Amino acid sequence: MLTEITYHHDWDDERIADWLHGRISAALAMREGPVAVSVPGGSTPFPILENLALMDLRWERLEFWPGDDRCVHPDHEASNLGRLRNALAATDAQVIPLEEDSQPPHFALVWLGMGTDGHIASLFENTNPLPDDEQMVRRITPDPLPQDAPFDRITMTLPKFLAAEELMFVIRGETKQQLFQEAVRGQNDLPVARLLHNARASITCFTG
Ligand SMILES: O=C1O[C@H](COP(=O)(O)O)[C@@H](O)[C@H](O)[C@H]1O
Repeated sequence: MLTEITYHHDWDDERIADWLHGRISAALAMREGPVAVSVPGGSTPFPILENLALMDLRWERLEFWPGDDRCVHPDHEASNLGRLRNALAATDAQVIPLEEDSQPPHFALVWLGMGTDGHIASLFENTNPLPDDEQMVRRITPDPLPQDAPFDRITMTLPKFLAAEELMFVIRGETKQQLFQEAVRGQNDLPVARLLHNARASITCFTG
């Protein structure tokens, strides 16, 4: 059975950053030591993170990981790592590169986006992501290669995301929202549906 999803509609970047601030503060208060957060790439997350970076947090205890990345130099405009570093440059957070031999930690929060083809992170339909994948990180080649970022990718896999304490999506635009709802209803078997139907953690979805 699908975990309940909490929806928030039409929240702007600042309000989502406030919500994130609350969830990260709660995770920091619940434990000692580092708290890890995984964030998506693409166009959506960085303005939200720039808002978050202005807020008061125990930044030195936070580790941010890109949930996926393009196999390019961090200075390349398509690099999720580079954009994440820029967005959090004013903070003391650690930003950790995702590499093929990375061993990502346990995540308090996994934030995911979704492409118009239903991919999450760099788990595309052609990569046949499985919830019991024995690898936590994979290098993959999307087929077809997205025109806006035609690169090989590094991505965390479904079991790594499914092990998070909390999952969060920001799904903007009518087409993506319809696809997401079809996935929720079990009307497709896209990567996003595979995550949703295997999740045990709470899911919050910002739409608009
Ligand atoms: O390639 C990617 O695309 C998705 C969606 O990005 P968006 O630009 O449509 O918001 C993103 O979630 C993923 O992490 C990224 O690398």
